Amino acid sequence: MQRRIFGIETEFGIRFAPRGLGQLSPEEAARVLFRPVVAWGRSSNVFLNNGARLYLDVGSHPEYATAECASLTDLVRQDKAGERLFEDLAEQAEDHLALRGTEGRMHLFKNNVDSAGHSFGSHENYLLSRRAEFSRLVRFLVPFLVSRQLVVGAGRVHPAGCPTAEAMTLEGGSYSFSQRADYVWEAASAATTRSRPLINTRDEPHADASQYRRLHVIVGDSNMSETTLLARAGMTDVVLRMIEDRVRLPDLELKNPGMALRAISHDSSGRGAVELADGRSIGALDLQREFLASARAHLEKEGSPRPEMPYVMDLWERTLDAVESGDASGIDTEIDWAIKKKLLDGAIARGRTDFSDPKIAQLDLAYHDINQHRGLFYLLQRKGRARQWVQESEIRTATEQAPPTRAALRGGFVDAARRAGLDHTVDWVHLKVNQHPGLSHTCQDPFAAQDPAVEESIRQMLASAPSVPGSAMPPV
Ligand SMILES: Nc1ncnc2c1ncn2[C@@H]1O[C@H](COP(=O)(O)OP(=O)(O)OP(=O)(O)O)[C@@H](O)[C@H]1O
Ligand SMILES: [Mg+2]
Repeated sequence: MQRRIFGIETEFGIRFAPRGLGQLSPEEAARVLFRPVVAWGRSSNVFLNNGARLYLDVGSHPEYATAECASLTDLVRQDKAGERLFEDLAEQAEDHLALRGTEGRMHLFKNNVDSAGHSFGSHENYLLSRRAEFSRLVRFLVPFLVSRQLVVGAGRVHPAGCPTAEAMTLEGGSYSFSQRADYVWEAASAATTRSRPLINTRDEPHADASQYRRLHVIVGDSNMSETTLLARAGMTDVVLRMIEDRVRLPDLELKNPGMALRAISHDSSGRGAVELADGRSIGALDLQREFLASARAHLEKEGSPRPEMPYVMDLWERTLDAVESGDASGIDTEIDWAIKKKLLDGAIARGRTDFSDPKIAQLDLAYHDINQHRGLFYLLQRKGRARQWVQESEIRTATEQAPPTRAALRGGFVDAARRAGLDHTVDWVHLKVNQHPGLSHTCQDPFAAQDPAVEESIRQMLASAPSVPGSAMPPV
């Protein structure tokens, strides 16, 4: 499929650090964070004017699911917009608590492991053609997903060393490519909690099921770096395209994907061998080189409609070269694990310490703090040590404006219904004004940014709206 819809769901870690007394559990902190959302949308599960979904499930991981994006750059904009919305909400939560006598800082972390060792996700959604045979797709995709962490992992400090039994290093601590790798156990499953798969096979296309399928990849790390996120979705897009186009790919089925994922994450050389189902073994770098070479050949032959692709392919290759040579200087402003490792290596050298030092683990966490004044990723970005792909103004625009897909219809609909004071219920496919069946619509085509019937409903609602402008977002 040449065209594709992309979406990313990010769960955030939350911690309130009071200046004095007034400790809040993560659940309590999350509830304070969502107060303006609930006041605005009368629910902790709302769709916004930019087409995205803000969501607080039971538990303590606020979630932002981007609107459907048809371009990689839109995906970066919309993903970063989610950070900015939560940053604004965190500031409001601090103000709310301070007015009630509890001063402190509301930290939101875009990472994947909390201090108790629980993992939370960053889920990627890719629209697929229903024609692609799903079991074949999974078979070819899994080895790619297992090894792509060399390029797009977010990096993680292990103060007690590598947690896998065979390679336990008790002294000095260690650093792995991925945050999520230690928590994922099998290739594909319909359950996301118990069995911990790389791919969730639940079949919910959020689109015309006779034409499309939605691939739900749940193995990835959240990315702070815009360019790493771009590479993550771009590389996966081209590999999916090859599988959909039935390109002959080498058979690299892994004997045990979960074990391979962990082994690769903890092997900075990229050379340690993992076992294939047919009895051969192969290193992670070689696995990735196979996919890179096939992708290059395919793009040379077929071309790509994506302007980002030359950069994605170049970054993919440079990152594999960096792992191979052990010299990350060519990628350490563009790839999360390398940007963060440079920061940590500097702190380790200055403090004459190592990865077992709790201060280094603290720096790891602070890298993922989404507050632009306090988070270490943003400090590095200001110093030019983390490359930007989009302008801050584009991200701000994306907090209010949907990308040109079905999300634009949803955004316009939600905005108009709110302005008109009409009770409405919305999901990825359905737009409904409660008690007004004539104003309800089903949008099965995720690419369609226009629909005369929806636009007519929006006009009608706006015509009946009082002239006071509604607020697009939970008030910021
Ligand atoms: N047809 C589609 N193809 C690909 N992605 C889609 C499609 N429709 C919606 N999406 C994206 O899928 C994501 C859905 O997020 P959501 O959190 O609602 O996931 P879910 O898996 O349906 O539900 P939950 O997280 O509640 O289990 C969003 O990022 C959205 O943009
Ligand atoms: Mg979700």
